[in-house]
Amino acid sequence: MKIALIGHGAIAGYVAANLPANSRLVGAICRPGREAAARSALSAVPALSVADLPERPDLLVDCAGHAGLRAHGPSALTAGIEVLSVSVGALADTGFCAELEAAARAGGTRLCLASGAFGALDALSAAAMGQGLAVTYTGRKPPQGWRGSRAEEVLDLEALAGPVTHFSGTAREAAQAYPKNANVAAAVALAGAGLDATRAELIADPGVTANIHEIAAEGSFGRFRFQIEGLPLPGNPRSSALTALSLLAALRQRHAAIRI
Ligand SMILES: NC(=O)C1=CN([C@@H]2O[C@H](COP(=O)(O)OP(=O)(O)OC[C@H]3O[C@@H](n4cnc5c(N)ncnc54)[C@H](O)[C@@H]3O)[C@@H](O)[C@H]2O)C=CC1
Ligand SMILES: O=C([O-])CC(=O)C(=O)O
Repeated sequence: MKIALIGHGAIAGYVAANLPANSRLVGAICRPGREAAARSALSAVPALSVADLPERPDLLVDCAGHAGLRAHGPSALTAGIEVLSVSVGALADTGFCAELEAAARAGGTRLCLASGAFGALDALSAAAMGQGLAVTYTGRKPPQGWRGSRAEEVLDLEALAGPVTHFSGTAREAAQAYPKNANVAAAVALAGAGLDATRAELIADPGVTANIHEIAAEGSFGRFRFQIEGLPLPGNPRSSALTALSLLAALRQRHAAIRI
């Protein structure tokens, strides 16, 4: 399987270093001027677009975040190249979501969304087939996990004495306001009750060292709670290691004769 990546950061680095044996990296799409950085981070041929890749990939894996999916997702899909993405929150923009869907249909392929830093999405999808599903998502990270996010505009991350909720609203609002931190909120919402009906709370907590994601779901199926304490990737305290592992799991599943 020929794989190309978008991005050369913490998630891309982990994926590139741990590709399954049946896969080969054909290139990595980066921003203009970042070619040398991409080459040295991934030992991959850098490219500025899907068309610029040295070989046509079977799968384009977006590890770059919302901007990367925006820039390269539609062209890959239109060209019939399947895309696997961690940038789930980008679909909170209804216009962009429609563009991706139209591109996938035009190319006869699909966009797959990684389960990312969270899980239990299968149970949420099943629960959504019943009635009255209500879901609340809470994302809790140590202060350094919120650096570079809108949290910095409302609180002094260095001076927190205890946990502070810096966002409360819908999953759609969270995904759009926190593109680097609330992809899990979007994934939970897309799998379950929807982007506008899923409640999201984001908390900076100096008392934790892990990225803690939790949902409480209730409906005609019954109820469940699910929590993950995810350790961050060494290269980026914002991103949980499970995100990179979820991409590797999706690669393995892609050719499995029996899928779970
Ligand atoms: N679905 C999920 O559960 C999760 C999703 N994420 C998403 O993954 C993104 C990447 O995470 P990390 O690897 O930790 O971040 P990072 O900051 O280490 O790496 C991001 C990489 O993407 C590149 N990039 C940015 N814009 C680009 C563009 N337009 N074209 C090509 N490359 C571009 C950067 O140069 C950098 O190499 C996050 O910003 C977040 O949106 C992160 C964690 C969990
Ligand atoms: O990696 C994490 O823990 C979650 C995250 O950043 C996101 O949801 O975008």
